[in-house]
Amino acid sequence: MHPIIPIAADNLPNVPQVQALVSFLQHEAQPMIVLDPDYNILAANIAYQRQFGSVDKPYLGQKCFRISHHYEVPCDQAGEHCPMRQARLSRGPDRVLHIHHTPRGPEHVEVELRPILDAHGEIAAYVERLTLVRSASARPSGAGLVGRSAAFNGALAALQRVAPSMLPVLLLGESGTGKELFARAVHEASERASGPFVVVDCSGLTETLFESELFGHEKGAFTGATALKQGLVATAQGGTLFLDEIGDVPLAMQVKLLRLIESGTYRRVGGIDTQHANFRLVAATHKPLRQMMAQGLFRPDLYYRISAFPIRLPALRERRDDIPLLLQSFLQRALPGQPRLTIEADALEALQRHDWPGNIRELRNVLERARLFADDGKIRAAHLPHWDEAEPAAHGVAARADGDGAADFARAVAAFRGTRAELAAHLGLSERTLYRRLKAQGLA
Ligand SMILES: Nc1ncnc2c1ncn2[C@@H]1O[C@H](COP(=O)(O)OP(=O)(O)OP(=O)(O)O)[C@@H](O)[C@H]1O
Repeated sequence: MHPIIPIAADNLPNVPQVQALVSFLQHEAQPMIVLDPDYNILAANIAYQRQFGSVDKPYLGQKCFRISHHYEVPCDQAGEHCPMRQARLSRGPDRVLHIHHTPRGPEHVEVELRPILDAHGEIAAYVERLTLVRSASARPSGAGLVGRSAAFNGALAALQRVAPSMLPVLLLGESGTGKELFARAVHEASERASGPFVVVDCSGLTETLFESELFGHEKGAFTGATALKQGLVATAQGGTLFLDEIGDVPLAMQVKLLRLIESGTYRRVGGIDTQHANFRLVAATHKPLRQMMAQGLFRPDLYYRISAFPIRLPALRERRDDIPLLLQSFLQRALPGQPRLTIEADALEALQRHDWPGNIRELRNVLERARLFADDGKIRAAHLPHWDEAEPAAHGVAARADGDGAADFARAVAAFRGTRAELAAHLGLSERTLYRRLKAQGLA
């Protein structure tokens, strides 16, 4: 049993609306606090005390930015979005995803702030509602999405916004950035979470195979169709259908996909009855769909249908601050009986410097490989691949001097943190050649 602590600080403003509000919020199921316009926490309800309050750290009368972020200044002065500032300007609600310090450690929290006006229309106080975000972890975690960098949080905030709706979601990102994991998180944060989550890998399927996989077939529809078969659309009934690599769907099948999405109906191969579909669509691709559209390789009508809510997943090199957290998470996932590994400083430095063209999948694989070499349980730089030799081929940076090669080169230069000599080694170029290429591209 939690003791019922008096809800309000002694200095509650003498505004009737605020007094009434505080007693109203006391038994709300969601954690809520009342703040004065100067960031002071005036009151907290029971749900807040349970989820965020710690016995040894008083929060009433304290500044919200100090309690939630351990900052000495308001969030907007610490490089973050401050919902109070926004709500003050718009005089309306503002919602933002933040990482808060909680008794359990850092956690993703959705913060919604509403201004309370007094009889003269002045802002007397703010009510802040906090919702723990369960789709991702800001601490090392044995499963699911992990991340806390600004780039990751941007994608997570978009996921949180769209998940409860029925809107189709389009996940855009390089291979290995976590598209499937994000798709699953959209499903799990939606009202369909108790329904099925069905993955359709659209790559490498011929047109006929794709159609029968998706829509199913009647008995005798073609040679070998010895029984009626339900398709994946039927399997996804009441849940989420995830079309992975949608950029690989053959043109002729794109029409059928469009019809399915627009009308919510389809026919089994060889069938005449109209079937009714009931799924939420999430699609993903690493391909440039707009460019493919311009080249006539992807139907614009299908593109506009699926791209209502695009979410761009950052490449790992755009969220390097997450590398230690991801490493800790993957190390936690050791099989029972396997020794716990640690990472030495030289290895961590090399891992943070690498460009990760294969993103998080590559990181996992590198770690699995290092595990085999780390006889004493310590991963060192020597246990990592020799990237300086292998990378130019993987990136095609050194090999190609123009076209995409130039873009790759510029990107590699922009993303690299280190000296010129290290950059040359990283790209597999001599320092002289590197300098010539930088100059040729106006980057020197
Ligand atoms: N944010 C994350 N936190 C923890 N693990 C992650 C995260 N993102 C991706 N992973 C892991 O990285 C690997 C690749 O992720 P996933 O298969 O979802 O990527 P993808 O973008 O769908 O790749 P592809 O385009 O090649 O299908 C998986 O093992 C997944 O568990």
